[in-house]
Amino acid sequence: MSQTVKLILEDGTEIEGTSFGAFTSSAGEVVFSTAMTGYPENLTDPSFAGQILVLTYPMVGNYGVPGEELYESISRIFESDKIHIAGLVVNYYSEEHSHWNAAKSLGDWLKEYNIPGIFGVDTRMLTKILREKGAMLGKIVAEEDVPLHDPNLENLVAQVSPAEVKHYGHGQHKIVLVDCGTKTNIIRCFLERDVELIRVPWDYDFTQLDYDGLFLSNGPGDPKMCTATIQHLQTALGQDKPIFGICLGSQLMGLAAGGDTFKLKYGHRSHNQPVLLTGTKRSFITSQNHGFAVDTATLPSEWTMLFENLNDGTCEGIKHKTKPFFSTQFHPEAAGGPEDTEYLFDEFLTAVAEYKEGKVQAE
Ligand SMILES: NC(=O)CC[C@H](N)C(=O)O
Repeated sequence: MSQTVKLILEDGTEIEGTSFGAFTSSAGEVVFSTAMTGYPENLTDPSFAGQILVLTYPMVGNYGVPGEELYESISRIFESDKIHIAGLVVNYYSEEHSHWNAAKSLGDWLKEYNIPGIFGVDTRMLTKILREKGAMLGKIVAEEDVPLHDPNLENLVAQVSPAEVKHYGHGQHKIVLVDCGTKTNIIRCFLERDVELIRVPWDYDFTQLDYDGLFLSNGPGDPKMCTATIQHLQTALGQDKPIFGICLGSQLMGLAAGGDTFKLKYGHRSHNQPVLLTGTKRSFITSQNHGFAVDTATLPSEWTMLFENLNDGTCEGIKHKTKPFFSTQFHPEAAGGPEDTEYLFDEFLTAVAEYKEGKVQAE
């Protein structure tokens, strides 16, 4: 029996649709993604915490949801251990699904985490509203009304970051991964390489650890909420060990360096965002999911933009001009989307090897 629910935006827009997933009310920041695949990865990406996700691709759910597969306690399938979105808005929801590794329907999966979905929505009309007016607060209302709620006023990273230190792998390069809500595929990318990974909580004082390279993960919300991470990172920037940051990690590097970040009008959430490697004519199509960006103009002189977004000229990564510190605003680990920039993990580990070699020669 289908049940009617409403999507209500803070500008007063009301859109009626049909419930799937949990029949419950939920509020958050309404954002859109034009990605055509990858809802199992997107919904479990902690970066989406607090957000009601609108998918412009018309049919969603037709390949179901895979069953979990763990390898050495790490999921081979999902980007974390649960769904993080606050709600899902689609045009056509396919309860009927078919895929060799499908274990359940998207609706049943959402029900497991009490997450509401609404279908029958003209998501392209809705996306035009969000593009023209900007990402805005909204709510899915089932029976009981709920107040609008801005998740960016919370420290969402503290809510998704693990509580304890975890160790993975036995490679020659010891990498500290500051987990601000990391996607699991970042861990997989490191463990496919010659790395011993030390995964620490967002506010852990990693400066006390012995390591060869530092990695700052993706994560939800406003990067300025991560004051503890920024403080520890400022100490690390005073040293010479290589640092690599992705998405939120890039924003944290910009803030720790003394720059500023700002909120984009509606963000970049898709698998086809073009970026230019600055100083070259080389461009890449990238996977992106961010609502904030580093304001390149505020970076100190020893830093520069490494990648530029070819759609709107915003910062897609930064680097230090003399020290081995660099970042990407986009996602080289993909999951989902194009994997063309995964080579940046190798560039980071090359910098780590060179740093260690230099240290040996200096001794
Ligand atoms: N995927 C991410 O790390 C997102 C970073 C940050 N929360 C933003 O929206 O810009």
